Amino acid sequence: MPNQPLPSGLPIIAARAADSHKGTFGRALLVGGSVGMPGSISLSGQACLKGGAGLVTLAVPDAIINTVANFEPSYMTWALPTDRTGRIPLHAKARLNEKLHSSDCLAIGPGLGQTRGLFHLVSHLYETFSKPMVIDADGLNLLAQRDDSLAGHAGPRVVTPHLGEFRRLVGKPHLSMEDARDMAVDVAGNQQVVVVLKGPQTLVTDGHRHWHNPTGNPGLATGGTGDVLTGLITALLAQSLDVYEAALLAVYLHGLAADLAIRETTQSGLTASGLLTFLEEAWRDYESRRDLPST
Ligand SMILES: NC(=O)C1=CN([C@@H]2O[C@H](COP(=O)(O)OP(=O)(O)OC[C@H]3O[C@@H](n4cnc5c(N)ncnc54)[C@H](O)[C@@H]3O)[C@@H](O)[C@H]2O)[C@@H](O)CC1
Ligand SMILES: Nc1ncnc2c1ncn2[C@@H]1O[C@H](COP(=O)(O)OP(=O)(O)O)[C@@H](O)[C@H]1O
Ligand SMILES: [Mg+2]
Repeated sequence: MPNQPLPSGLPIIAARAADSHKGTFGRALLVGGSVGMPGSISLSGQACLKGGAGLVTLAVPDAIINTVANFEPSYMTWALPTDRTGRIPLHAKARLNEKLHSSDCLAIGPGLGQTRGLFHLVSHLYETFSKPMVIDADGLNLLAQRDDSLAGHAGPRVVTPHLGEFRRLVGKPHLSMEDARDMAVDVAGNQQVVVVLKGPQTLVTDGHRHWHNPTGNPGLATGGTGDVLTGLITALLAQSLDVYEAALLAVYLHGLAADLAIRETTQSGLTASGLLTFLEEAWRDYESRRDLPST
């Protein structure tokens, strides 16, 4: 990989200016987690930091906040109430709003769980938050329960379904990956969202453009690697890339980290937390190649 130009079409992030500070790289807010799933939102938060966001805050149910905080000292936490099922209740909206005002972008979904209250909360955020937003995992499963799953959003949106989640979003339980790829382009164009259809050669599309990702390997087929991707996309949104560019570069770096990881470990041995440690190598590879002429 080193000394080969980056693939054409890949967004270029300039080197950091000498006078830059954490505010330069944006404030990201990530909402998720529930009792039994504190790890997923932490993986997203750690990936968001390693993706270069300036300030990262995780809004999680107060029942798991100490666990989440203990995973990583570099992000902040924001306590939301916990309902009887261990999840975020609808009345967390007011507390969340306090934080939304000072956030440049939002991610919601990893480890969230699904309840009626969360359906209304996710729908509300999707329909009212005017800045860039990533919706993943249970956030997608909840949007899938709306009459028109992806309609009526208030700002730039990235949705990151795997095939199972995409089938739910479009209400077609038996859709093949091939047909899902065609449909993802249509859905993205019609609903004016960026769709990241995850799997081997993840598809990124805004309906007009599309990218088949060349990086990644089956070592990624392990719980939590999608949560890492969500954090990485959010980091690039915090750094002001547009939704298509952020999704594309994040998917590329995520797969590249996995490719670099399996040189030192194995596909079977790769874990989501192990993947995090290779994001730095992926950035190093990207930075060493970005000034070469593109193919
Ligand atoms: N450490 C953690 O706390 C983790 C929490 N997770 C959370 O667990 C919740 C459920 O996520 P899941 O993705 O497991 O839920 P899903 O209900 O979407 O996936 C469940 C099943 O769908 C099928 N499936 C998954 N990927 C597929 C694909 N690409 N093509 C076809 N079928 C596929 C598989 O049989 C899988 O077991 C989410 O909130 C998620 O964030 C997961 O991210 C795993 C790690
Ligand atoms: N066989 C594979 N080849 C390449 N990438 C894969 C493969 N299987 C899974 N992935 C990648 O791993 C990630 C899995 O995401 P997801 O299913 O949401 O996991 P989780 O919800 O457990 O975090 C996606 O980025 C997907 O593209
Ligand atoms: Mg997932």
